Amino acid sequence: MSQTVEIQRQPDDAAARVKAVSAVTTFGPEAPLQLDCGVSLSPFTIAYETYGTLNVDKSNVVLICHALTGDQHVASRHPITGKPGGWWPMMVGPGLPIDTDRYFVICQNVIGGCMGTTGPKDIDPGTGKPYGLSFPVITIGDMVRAQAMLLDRLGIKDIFCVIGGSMGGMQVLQWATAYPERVFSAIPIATAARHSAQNIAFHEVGRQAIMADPEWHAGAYLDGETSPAKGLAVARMAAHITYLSEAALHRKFGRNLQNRDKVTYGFDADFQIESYLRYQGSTFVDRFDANSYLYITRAMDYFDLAADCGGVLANAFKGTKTRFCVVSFTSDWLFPTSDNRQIVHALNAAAANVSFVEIDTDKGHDAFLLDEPEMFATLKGFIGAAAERRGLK
Ligand SMILES: CC(=O)SCCNC(=O)CCNC(=O)[C@H](O)C(C)(C)COP(=O)(O)OP(=O)(O)OC[C@H]1O[C@@H](n2cnc3c(N)ncnc32)[C@H](O)[C@@H]1OP(=O)(O)O
Ligand SMILES: N[C@@H](CCO)C(=O)O
Repeated sequence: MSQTVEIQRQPDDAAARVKAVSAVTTFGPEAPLQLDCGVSLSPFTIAYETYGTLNVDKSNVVLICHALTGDQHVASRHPITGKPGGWWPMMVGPGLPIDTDRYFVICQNVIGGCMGTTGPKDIDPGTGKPYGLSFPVITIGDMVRAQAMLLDRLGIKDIFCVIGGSMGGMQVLQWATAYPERVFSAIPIATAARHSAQNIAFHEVGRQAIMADPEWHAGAYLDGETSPAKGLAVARMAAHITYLSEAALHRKFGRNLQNRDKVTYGFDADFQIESYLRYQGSTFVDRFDANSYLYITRAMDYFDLAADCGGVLANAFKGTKTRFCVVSFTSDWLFPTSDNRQIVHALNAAAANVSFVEIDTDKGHDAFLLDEPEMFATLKGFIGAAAERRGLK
């Protein structure tokens, strides 16, 4: 039996600029999720948050797609870390580029995730135990199909704007090509139409770190209440380096020592950068599930938008009426400008309506999460102009 439960209203949070409504929707046996791997997933649950007010004709929906380790708490206090304001506090709120006085914002935790949407840590109704590695392998297409089912459930046909960075950008591209008639405007940020060999390689390093942890137990760690925290932390440490840039590492840390005057001739965290990475790894394991990390990185690896279109990316966008704004960052070496430009070239070849901006910054890939005034100004302008075209008040 399918049902939707609004589970909480965001408590007063001085740092939150807008009230969030958190909800979970469960899809029963009558509405299975048909996965690309051939499995029908049922039942399954989607956890999501909304901000702002849906207008009468349901034409003001902004769908925000999160990145690899993000979640639905885009502009609200994180329930595990307690960090206020969400992961995109400068983007979402009253008067901000995604203006919650004007738009109805939806952000869903992806399928395979660990923040309320069904994923490998949840109970498999067939066995009564956590899925672990018996959870089916999921794709970006599956994530978007699940999101579309939620929008259908909410009676929302059209999306005014779909936006996201990194893996969120992959979902944006998937939305615009799988459901072109539903997407008025699309903003893929710091992303690619297919995952590069280098990026698959980094993901494989992370996965091997998790699997090498003796506490991983072939993915069944929840049965024994163990946790491959060390492996997951190493995976995050390696990945975190890729989210920054050499210039940013140099600017923030250089070769500075951590709370000491000289090196110790040992393997303690002598350097600030070591201490910083250890901190990033150890805090990450508190908020993320190791098996979810395996599944979601795999989904990114499999992403190749042109593959089903004879290898020609432009074919994926044939006939599109969606307005695109593609954003990249000069110092992003994970999803470099060249990857983003390929999307723009394909859109041009399909005679699509597309704008492109490369933001000059030394902050690397995760610049999209940080204070980048040029990005905010560009997106405020683009989204505002699209809203006028759409006739939104
Ligand atoms: C789109 C999505 O879905 S987002 C998903 C979830 N969010 C993320 O993945 C964000 C992950 N990335 C980060 O947090 C990053 O740090 C970045 C790349 C965004 C950079 O953010 P910045 O604001 O520049 O923060 P910075 O990288 O300096 O890290 C600050 C933290 O490191 C800690 N830190 C800084 N130096 C050191 C050090 N020498 N030793 C130990 N810890 C240190 C700070 O105390 C601070 O801790 P806090 O986060 O608990 O306050
Ligand atoms: N740092 C972000 C973006 C990575 O692509 C995350 O962990 O989701």
